[in-house]
Amino acid sequence: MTLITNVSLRRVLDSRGNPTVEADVLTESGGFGRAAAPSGASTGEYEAIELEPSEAIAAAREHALPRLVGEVYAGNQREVDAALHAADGTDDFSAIGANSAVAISMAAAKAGADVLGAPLYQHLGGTFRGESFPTPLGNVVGGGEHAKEATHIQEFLAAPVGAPSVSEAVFANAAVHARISEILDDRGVPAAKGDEGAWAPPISDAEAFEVVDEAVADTADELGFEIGFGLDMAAAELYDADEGGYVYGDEVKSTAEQVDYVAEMVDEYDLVYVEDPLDEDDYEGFADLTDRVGDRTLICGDDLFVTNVERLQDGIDADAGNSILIKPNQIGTLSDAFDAIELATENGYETVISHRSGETEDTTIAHLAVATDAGFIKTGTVQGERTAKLNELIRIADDAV
Ligand SMILES: C=C(OP(=O)(O)O)C(=O)O
Ligand SMILES: [Mg+2]
Repeated sequence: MTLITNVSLRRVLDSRGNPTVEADVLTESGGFGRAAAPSGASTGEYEAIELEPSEAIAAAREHALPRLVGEVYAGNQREVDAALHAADGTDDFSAIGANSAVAISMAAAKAGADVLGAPLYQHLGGTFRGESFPTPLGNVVGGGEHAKEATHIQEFLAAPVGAPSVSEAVFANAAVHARISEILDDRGVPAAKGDEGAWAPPISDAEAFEVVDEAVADTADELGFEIGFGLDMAAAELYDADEGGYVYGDEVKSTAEQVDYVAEMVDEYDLVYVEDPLDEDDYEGFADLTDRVGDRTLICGDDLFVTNVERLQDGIDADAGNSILIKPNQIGTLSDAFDAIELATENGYETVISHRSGETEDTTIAHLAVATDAGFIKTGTVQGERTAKLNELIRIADDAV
């Protein structure tokens, strides 16, 4: 039986050293699931609300636990997530906190899988899920909100699209990361690391394009399969309406200049992926850029869509972007994330399952990506809280074939 018999909530550390919410879910027959909420730094304006962890825990204990314990089956994810929504009563989880909600939602899924004796990806995706595995997008150079005094563009992402297996793709990204260190060394550039473990060198975006391009080409030559690269521009963080556009240090680009710039970079570097190239309110700019380069690259909405079906539907109606980033904590439950994935897939949008810049050892997103046949997963390259997911992907691939 998967009836939930206990939910414990506690504060644990995330990778930035901040507190976050961890949930344990127990079931009648001894099923157990544990999960923790991640946390963003370049958060979208339209995300579900993360409360201060102690407040989120207190609110969830008061409002959510009575609707879950002895009431709901952990194996019925829709029922668990409906109970969380009912307990919250708002449309953005501002009452119990999206951090409490997502931790409980994911922990319940794991408890449901535990009772079945099935791996989480199989519980979520079913026995007849597809055979494919996601390509990992590996953050190798970054700045923006994730590292001070580094690039304006938040993430330069290795994309081993030609890798014959998940394992080879994961190791390819690590090899690109290592090659970048050598190239920066040769150029005499010192580099610390940003929040996600990417190199955070004090170089211009133009130089970062050169460095990543060289590292990707060298690694592809060495490994013998195609490795491209992509970007998360996190442009909502660059956009300043008072300044009249996108602020790159002393330079400000208008929206039209930003679209031109991104389109030029797509062609110059054969970019396979560009996330958030424009502000989170600019559906029109996304549509314009998608019209120009969407036949040869993915234009992905993160802050634009925030894993929200209504915002995604607006994007579909406007032909804005051709892919969506899926972050369960942006919307609060796994059921809501599944709804966004389903709507995206029905409309030909590629799905990219993603970590946050503040993470824990939790591996749920690796299972979510496999369960839903996502084309990509973005979960860093090196550093423990990132390798937790990448190593889990390798284990899943090992187990599933
Ligand atoms: C992972 C990201 O960063 P954050 O978690 O800070 O939003 C992102 O913007 O895609
Ligand atoms: Mg992003």
